[in-house]
Amino acid sequence: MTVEAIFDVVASSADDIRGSLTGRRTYAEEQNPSGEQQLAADVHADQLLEERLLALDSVGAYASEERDEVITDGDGWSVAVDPLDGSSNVKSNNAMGTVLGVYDAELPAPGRSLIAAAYVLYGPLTTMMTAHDGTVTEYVVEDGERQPVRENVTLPNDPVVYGFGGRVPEWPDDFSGFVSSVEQELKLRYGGAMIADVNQIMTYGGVFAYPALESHPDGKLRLLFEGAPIGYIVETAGGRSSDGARSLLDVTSSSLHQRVPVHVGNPEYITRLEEALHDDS
Ligand SMILES: O=P(O)(O)OC[C@H]1O[C@](O)(COP(=O)(O)O)[C@@H](O)[C@@H]1O
Ligand SMILES: [Mg+2]
Ligand SMILES: [Mg+2]
Repeated sequence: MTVEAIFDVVASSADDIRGSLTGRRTYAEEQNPSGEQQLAADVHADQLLEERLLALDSVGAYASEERDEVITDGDGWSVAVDPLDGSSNVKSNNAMGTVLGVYDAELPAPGRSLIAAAYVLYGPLTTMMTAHDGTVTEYVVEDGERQPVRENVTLPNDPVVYGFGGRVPEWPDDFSGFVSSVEQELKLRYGGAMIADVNQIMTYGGVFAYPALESHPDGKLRLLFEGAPIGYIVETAGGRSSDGARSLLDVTSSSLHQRVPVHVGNPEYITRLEEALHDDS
């Protein structure tokens, strides 16, 4: 029973997911449980990963952003997947990802029960970042195989970039104040796919956020499929994650599709962010 077998399945599915995008850039009939319209590409990637991950003895449950309920199949870890992250980018042919968390618990579960997490980035190259046993590794994925290109990945000490989601007028004032200071120091990089935007931080250092919005106090991203796995990866790489007050791994998980404000990056930026959000003076 190894986590590496799960990573292998995801790597070997990456080419299939990427290859299936042609012809699947249209909307499907259904909405996902978060009320967003699904693309045919979302539905296809979800079905493919469900079949292949549940076929592993080590995986006893599969949950995804694209389906209402957890699918169970015997004993084993629970894998929570965002099959295509940033899928609105498929229409404009920009970067997207796949992200997953491996929980040693029944879902919904807190991020502290994660034993591993990973993402695939469909960019000019297909790359994969895995976090497990206190180590983050970056791979290039070709022909279904992953070859390591960076071992023991840590966030660079000299941060360079930032990317923040949501409409600017919707940002709460205290978050806008934080942004004003960040803008003086870092360069903007925002592409509308969390995985691609976080990978900028993993490569150059800095801070990514999809914050609480005036109209959506819990933000947009989902805790089990996006927030906790990405928090686990960034924290394993020496960074910090926060919902504004605590690590994303410490957020209470009460429902499968719950949303959470997401802030990840170099520790000094997340500390500054938390101070800005809790400064009542
Ligand atoms: O279009 P917006 O509001 O900037 O939202 C972008 C965010 O939404 C997402 O696309 C949500 O993920 P899905 O595409 O998996 O629903 C994130 O990847 C991204 O950070
Ligand atoms: Mg997503
Ligand atoms: Mg998605």
